[in-house]
Amino acid sequence: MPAKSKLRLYAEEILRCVDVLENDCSSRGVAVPDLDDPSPIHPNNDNDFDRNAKSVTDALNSLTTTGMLLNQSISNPVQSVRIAACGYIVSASLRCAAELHVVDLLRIAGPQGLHVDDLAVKCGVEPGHLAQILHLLSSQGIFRESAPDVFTNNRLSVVFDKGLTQKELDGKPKGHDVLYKNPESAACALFCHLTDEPAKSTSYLYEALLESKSPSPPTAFSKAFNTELFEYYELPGQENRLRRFNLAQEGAARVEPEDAIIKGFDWESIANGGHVVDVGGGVGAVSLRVAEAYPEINIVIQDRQGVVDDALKRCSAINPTAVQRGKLKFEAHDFFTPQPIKNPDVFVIKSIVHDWPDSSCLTILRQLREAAGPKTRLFAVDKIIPYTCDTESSETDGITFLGPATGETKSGLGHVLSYLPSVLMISVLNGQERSLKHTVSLYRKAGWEIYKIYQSESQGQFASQMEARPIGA
Ligand SMILES: C[S@@+](CC[C@H](N)C(=O)[O-])C[C@H]1O[C@@H](n2cnc3c(N)ncnc32)[C@H](O)[C@@H]1O
Repeated sequence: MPAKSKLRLYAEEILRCVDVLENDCSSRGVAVPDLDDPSPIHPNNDNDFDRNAKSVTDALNSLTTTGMLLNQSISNPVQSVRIAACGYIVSASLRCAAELHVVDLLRIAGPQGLHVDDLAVKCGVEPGHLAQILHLLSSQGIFRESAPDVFTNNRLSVVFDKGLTQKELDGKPKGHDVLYKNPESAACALFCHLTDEPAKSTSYLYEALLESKSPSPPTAFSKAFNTELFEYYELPGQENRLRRFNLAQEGAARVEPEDAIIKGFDWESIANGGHVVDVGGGVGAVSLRVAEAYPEINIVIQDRQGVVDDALKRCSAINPTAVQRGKLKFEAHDFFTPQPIKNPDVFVIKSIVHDWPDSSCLTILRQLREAAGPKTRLFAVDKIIPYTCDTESSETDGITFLGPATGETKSGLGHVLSYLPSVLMISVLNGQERSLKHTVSLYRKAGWEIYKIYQSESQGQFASQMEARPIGA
């Protein structure tokens, strides 16, 4: 019998995974998710796969890899690369749809959707152009063209919903307080951010890369904006962008498994009045979750002045009790300078190390090491990115792995979300996501030994929760 072609093997694997997913849904009495369905994913998970079940995540991960392999194997190579080369056009189109509140307008219009001529009047733009933008997005499964030039929301487009009412839309909202007042709009803040400043920066990635070996390499961001990212947000007129960036961090946290922050660290051990410093804590993506689960823990969020002002507002709205009781405090602090809080139980750094080049990370981590007591632990949350080939891990000596993907070292092939943020970080700040080996060695150089890692999954799409202790304490 002739050997099976790779194409057939891919197709068989796809069918095997589909069996797993259908069985998951039928065993829970849930309909198999449908791309045309515009309902957001329900909190009780009754219109989605059970993404907490290992068999389901394994099937989803394999489908992602195999689907990519099948698609790329059958495509005309020139067309395939051409599509990749034009990714920025999809990004720019998404920004148009998001900024023009197309999703909100389609939700208000109801299931029959809207003809693009009517939509364009509401958006105040040229209908022919808007039609082409929505055709492109619909061709990628974002929006559905239910009849020629009539568009409706679908499972993907609703993640851009800001939850605005017709009255709010009539007021042509521009301010952050109206645009992102609904908690669910954090995801939209993330997408509007990604398609704006980072998109403009990455256009200059090549030019910046050419200078990447110079003593002080420029960022692609600085080539696009003539200043650096965090300085830009403090310029007059950029208040809404700063607040959107802050909220985008919450949007990014929401993409991750809901309970990862809580399960990823033994908060119970400091539940009775322990002290936590959330360094570069933004508007509270970690702290708010910890404060909610463990109300007696004392938390200080440190960040730049403009950000802690925003954090105070947001945290006071979400958990006023914690703020009033002084359990959640806010402090302006530059993490490149000596840490004023000595010997806390825990320093938290989420999505900080990935922002910076190694030399800057060493400064940040050493400042924390200097301030640490012998029992202080560092809770570091960042992606650990895999290779795109299979690996035998020899990088894990002395590290205990916990969580659903314990100890897995799977290839990230097809899992583009593992790698996009890394190139994004290079573009905006000369940072990057790091492999396990790189991460362990970086922390070690700064005096921290990583000894525990909680992994929600192994393809690097989600952040890992790492625990480190001071070396030589
Ligand atoms: C990627 S965000 C992460 C925020 C937060 N940890 C989270 O995960 O939501 C990086 C944070 O670092 C803060 N930051 C940047 N430079 C800083 C500095 N020199 N000192 C303190 N915080 C800084 C930014 O304002 C921002 O809130």
